[in-house]
Amino acid sequence: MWFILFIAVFIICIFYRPLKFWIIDPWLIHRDLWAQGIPGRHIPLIGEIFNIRKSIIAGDPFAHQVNMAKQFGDYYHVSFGPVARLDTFDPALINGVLKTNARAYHKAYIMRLVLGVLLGNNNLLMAEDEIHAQHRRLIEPVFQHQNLNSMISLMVEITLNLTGKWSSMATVAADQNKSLVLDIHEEMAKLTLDIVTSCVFGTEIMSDEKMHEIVYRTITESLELMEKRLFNMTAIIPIINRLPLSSKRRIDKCISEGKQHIRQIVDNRKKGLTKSACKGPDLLDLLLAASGEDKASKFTNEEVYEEALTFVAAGHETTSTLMTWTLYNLTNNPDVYRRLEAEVDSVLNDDEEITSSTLSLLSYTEAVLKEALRIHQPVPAIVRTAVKDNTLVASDGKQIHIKKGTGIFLNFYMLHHSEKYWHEPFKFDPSRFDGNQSEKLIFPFSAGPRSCVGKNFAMLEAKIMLALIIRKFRFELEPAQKLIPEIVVTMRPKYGMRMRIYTR
Ligand code: HEM
Repeated sequence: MWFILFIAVFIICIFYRPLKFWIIDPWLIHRDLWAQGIPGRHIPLIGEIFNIRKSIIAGDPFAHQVNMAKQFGDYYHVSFGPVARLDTFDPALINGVLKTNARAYHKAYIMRLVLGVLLGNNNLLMAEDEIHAQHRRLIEPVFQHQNLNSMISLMVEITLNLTGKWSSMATVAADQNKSLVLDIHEEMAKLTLDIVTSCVFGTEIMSDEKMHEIVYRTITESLELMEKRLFNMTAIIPIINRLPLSSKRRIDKCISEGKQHIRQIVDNRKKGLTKSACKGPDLLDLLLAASGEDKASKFTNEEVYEEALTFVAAGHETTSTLMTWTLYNLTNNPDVYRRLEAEVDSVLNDDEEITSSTLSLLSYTEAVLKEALRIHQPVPAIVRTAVKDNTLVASDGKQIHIKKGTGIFLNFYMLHHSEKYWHEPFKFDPSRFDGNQSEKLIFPFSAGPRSCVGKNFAMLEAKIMLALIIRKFRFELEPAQKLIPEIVVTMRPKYGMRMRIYTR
């Protein structure tokens, strides 16, 4: 009798946690939402994974969500694998999660699995609750306009290096009766990585080729490998994600090598061996100024290092996808393109230094970027998990009680393309942003206490890059290429984007 009881308890102990994770918890969440009259469906264990995969294979990653919205409306419950969640593009619910009830939500566990490996868990992007609030208080002033304005000349210089290189390549191509064709996404990725690393780490990173190569490899290669592991599920399945598979070993090697070099950059700066390449302090100087021994109000050395790496990782791919899709939309909208060229030509002057006042005159350029952020937002959705029971109120007045453990998928893409909120949502029309468009309907940088801290940096950098590039070159999309959006944290063209580039 005792033996049987022991075996029964043993079996329950072994199977309880997986059973709870895969079956019981999702079922309880679905049941709860159903009972409140929320539409949706529950496919146990696999959830919508095969349906989402079908849309991805068909080259339209949003097709499944469009179908679900047609069937169920602006909010509904589904599962992603075993995880039960509420999917929504209702602006009131999005604002509820990001602003009103922000304290009741954490980032989804999956984000920790992907980005936490590279960045650690005590930086602004990954930390939660008090640690996050403390870091945010220290970092927000770093991105003030006054600090960013002293980075303008460096951003201009790096962009002009690239346009100079393209000019030479275009001349060589013209000599051979060819035109210059480049993968614009790859070019923008290199440019934004150069800008953000120089604004964070200063001159040292650009002048030391070995260091440059290693830091770049750490960020690009480890993120690529982690994305692959996410896609083939090896990063998600417990135990498997700890096995020393070759992808895991490569990531670990890449990260430890990169960390060593970045620590050295930080140490050299602290000893005064290197300096900012900007007119004023760079982001590393500003982080170090906010660091010291007083734990409550200052950063430790390790935190400075983690935050610096976070700025580079969070700031490069997002801004490069914005640039790529902006150029794509311009090539498809000749009227907008001509108006942008006219503005840039009238404002920029080769003999005058570009300052914040020059940039403030580029209002149509800014509207073009904002419209690109609406129609092809680099981060099309984010996922949160409720860490407390809480109540959200939808736009139709419905109160939804969210139980602790429920996932919430905030689908910005669907909101930005909803006919309910936007006139002709698929039309690229920057004039939408000529006036004061309500911020409540647009979330390219998220919102609330966890909104993008680098937003002003990104907009400044993008404005400079776009204006300087448009002033020198004209772009045409290469015909007959596969242009398929792929979403892995950011939304980028899966096979790159080839463009023909002509000197103006
Ligand atoms: C077009 C460019 C960019 C876009 C679209 C973008 C978008 C976003 C979004 C949607 C979030 C919220 C993520 C979440 O809550 O899960 C975020 C957070 C963040 N971004 Fe950006 N970002 C951009 C550029 C940058 C740049 C240039 C930097 C730094 C130099 C940066 C640093 C950060 C950081 C540190 C956070 C975490 C903030 C927090 O949790 O308090 N981003 N960004």
